[in-house]
Amino acid sequence: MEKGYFITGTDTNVGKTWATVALMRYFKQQGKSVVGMKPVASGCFIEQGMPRNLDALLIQKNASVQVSYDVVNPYAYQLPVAPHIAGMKNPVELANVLAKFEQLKTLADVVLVEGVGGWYAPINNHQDVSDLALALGLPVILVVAIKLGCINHAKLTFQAIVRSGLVCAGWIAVCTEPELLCLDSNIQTLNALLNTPMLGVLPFMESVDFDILSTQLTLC
Ligand SMILES: Nc1ncnc2c1ncn2[C@@H]1O[C@H](COP(=O)(O)OP(=O)(O)OP(=O)(O)O)[C@@H](O)[C@H]1O
Ligand SMILES: C[C@H](N)[C@H](N)CCCCCC(=O)O
Ligand SMILES: [Mg+2]
Repeated sequence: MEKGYFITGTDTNVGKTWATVALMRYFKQQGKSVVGMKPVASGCFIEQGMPRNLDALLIQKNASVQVSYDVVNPYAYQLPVAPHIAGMKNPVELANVLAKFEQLKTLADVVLVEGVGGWYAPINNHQDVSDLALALGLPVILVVAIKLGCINHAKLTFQAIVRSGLVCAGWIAVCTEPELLCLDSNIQTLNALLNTPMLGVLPFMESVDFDILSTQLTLC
């Protein structure tokens, strides 16, 4: 692995997966091989008796090489609730996640890891997403869904990332709503408040095209 990033967001449902897949396409267009991971997922359907999560499947599908599902997503919980509740019977063990991550690192130039929920979402009864990111030791990309309330959430999350001792490599604006009053001013405000580069603005897409989204991203 040359590069790896941990993708977090201001909340659940803010565009982390879409941004992660757009980043995977971006790196592929740069001639890099990419794999991804969604170590902890809650909200799964059952396929041939096994729990499967849509984020993890999308990340698996967009990898440059074939990776088995349990490496991409070692913790797949059926209930769409906080992981420490959904995973009560099989709680997340970071050592297991790290072992899978080590496997992925040998497979590609770039490894992207999507978190679950926001920065302090619990992953088990004593650890949260920040502990997961810290254990992986990756620079963090912050995804912000541009909507009313996002300035507060983005500032809080950015401060928390920095306080965790990790580098924030940049932030991505995702337009998850078809129309937002004063979109540009919101983005300008976030840019002024977040002391990290903006990596791109992903436009609202009624029907997603990850290649189009990837053209909106720039990472040094
Ligand atoms: N660029 C976009 N244009 C339109 N809708 C979008 C865009 N990005 C995200 N969305 C909408 O927001 C939803 C949530 O996006 P996404 O699944 O990437 O969020 P998430 O932060 O990964 O959520 P989770 O916490 O469940 O992992 C998508 O299903 C889609 O409906
Ligand atoms: C079900 C959802 N889409 C995510 N997989 C889980 C989000 C957990 C959020 C926990 C919390 O912070 O309250
Ligand atoms: Mg997701």
